[in-house]
Amino acid sequence: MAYFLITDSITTALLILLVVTFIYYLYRARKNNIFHRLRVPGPERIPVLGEMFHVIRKHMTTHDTDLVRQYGKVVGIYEGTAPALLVTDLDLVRNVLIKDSHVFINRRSMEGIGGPLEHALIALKDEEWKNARSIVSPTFSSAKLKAMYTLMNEVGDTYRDRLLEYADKQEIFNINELNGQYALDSISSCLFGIETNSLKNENATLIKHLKKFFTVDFKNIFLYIFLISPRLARYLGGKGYSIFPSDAINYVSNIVNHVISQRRQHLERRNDFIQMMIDHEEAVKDEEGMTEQTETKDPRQQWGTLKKTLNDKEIFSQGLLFLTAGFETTSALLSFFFYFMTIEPVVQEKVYEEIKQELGNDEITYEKLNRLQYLEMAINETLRMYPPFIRLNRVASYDYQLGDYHVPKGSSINVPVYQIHHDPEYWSEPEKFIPERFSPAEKVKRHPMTFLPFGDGPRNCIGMRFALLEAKLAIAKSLRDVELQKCEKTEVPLQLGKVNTLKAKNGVWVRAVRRSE
Ligand code: HEM
Repeated sequence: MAYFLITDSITTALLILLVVTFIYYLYRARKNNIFHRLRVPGPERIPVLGEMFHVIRKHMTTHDTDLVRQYGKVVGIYEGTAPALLVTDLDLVRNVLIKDSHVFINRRSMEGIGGPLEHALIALKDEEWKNARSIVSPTFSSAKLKAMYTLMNEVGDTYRDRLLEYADKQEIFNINELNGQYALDSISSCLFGIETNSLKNENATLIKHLKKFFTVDFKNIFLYIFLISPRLARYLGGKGYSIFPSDAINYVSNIVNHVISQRRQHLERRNDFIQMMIDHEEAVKDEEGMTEQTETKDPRQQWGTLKKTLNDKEIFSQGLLFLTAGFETTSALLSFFFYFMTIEPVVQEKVYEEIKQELGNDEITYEKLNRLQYLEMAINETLRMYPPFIRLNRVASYDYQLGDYHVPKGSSINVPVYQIHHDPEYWSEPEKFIPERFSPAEKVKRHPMTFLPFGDGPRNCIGMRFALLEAKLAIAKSLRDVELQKCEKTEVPLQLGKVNTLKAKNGVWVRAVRRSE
């Protein structure tokens, strides 16, 4: 009896201690709000979860709009345990992204992610990032995109054929699924050097493994660590832990390593990213050979300490990033675009008329696609309404004066793109789909920071031109042959999923009807 009384008292005491410690921790966390000291307005700090508490409760888009409405154009928030500023003053945004980009060269996202993305642009910092970006950037020049166009065109044909099949079967379908397959096939063929052919229902195992890289798995404990404590995520990343499952890493890296080895031995050639990196490496080696021979004539002609080529691991890392960064974004853009075409049939007709007028029934070439001005306006309006990335992020490498506020080194700055794109101060009737906002005459009237679907400055989206080409090709090929219509399952307005990349929660259901001619 005495024994039970003692253990009971110990348990009760421990419980009380636990509750008191927890309350003390809550109190400390609330008091320990860096923004009180910096005099930045913002909501009370929520311990551990920070603003994730509100993001889970309501959508991040609504949360950002509420924050700006309540606290103004510079707001202090906590992303988990890490303080960050939410900035919507357009001049300050321009300073962060462009004018003072040397201070904000790094991004918080993907820090400490480890695994196969360790060498990818998204995870690299400072000089390492600059170096890798300068090696990879030429892949997205007009000449290189043109070279990839044949590969992209083949995937575009399969996409159109799938739409025609649905039209002939008179079946309603979720176009989001088709767009995912199109983006996956196109990026893996042009940028990753492998053919997934998911539009043709091939390579199920490869696709299953690839999807593990870009599907948010809420059972993944590392995901929460990454969101709540970047410091811990960085530590675990350094210890070899990764957000990605090892079976997927092994399966996909074996395939890509095989492709790289084939190319190095000149057993195969294709106009894709891997080939470009290998051609570039061979050109650098030739050039270095020439430099060595002429070195005695002009000793100032040194290469410096910068790396000029990527090794196999780095090629794999960049290719995998292109896939993860480009898959959901491009497929979301296409799905949102077709959603608007079904609910705005007048706009769809205008897009169709332009395609007919500019392309007729001819082969759709790279040059002809670039002539479709109205289509470009409608794509931009889609990206304004639904920018796939809701926020941009930068980290200050030095102490910085942001307008009236002192920003300590290491602070995170977030730019809420969705909020800016829907701010009635910059866009009249922001909830209406009006492509004409993007006519050249209207565009020059606006502050350049009012439209940021691909970010801006030196760390903007490297795949922007690739993504736009991919989207225009799929749209021109399909809308020339089919009309997309609203069906009984089309959700109006669309419900948005609650993860970081904006997408339609329940898909975009449509009906395809063959155009008669
Ligand atoms: C509609 C499609 C796409 C959208 C809306 C989009 C948007 C973005 C945005 C907003 C960023 C951050 C920019 C910043 O912080 O200023 C970004 C970065 C990036 N995107 Fe895209 N993206 C798209 C497609 C692609 C594609 C197809 C690729 C493949 C090549 C790609 C590769 C990347 C990479 C590698 C980065 C990181 C760049 C760096 O850190 O240097 N994106 N993208």
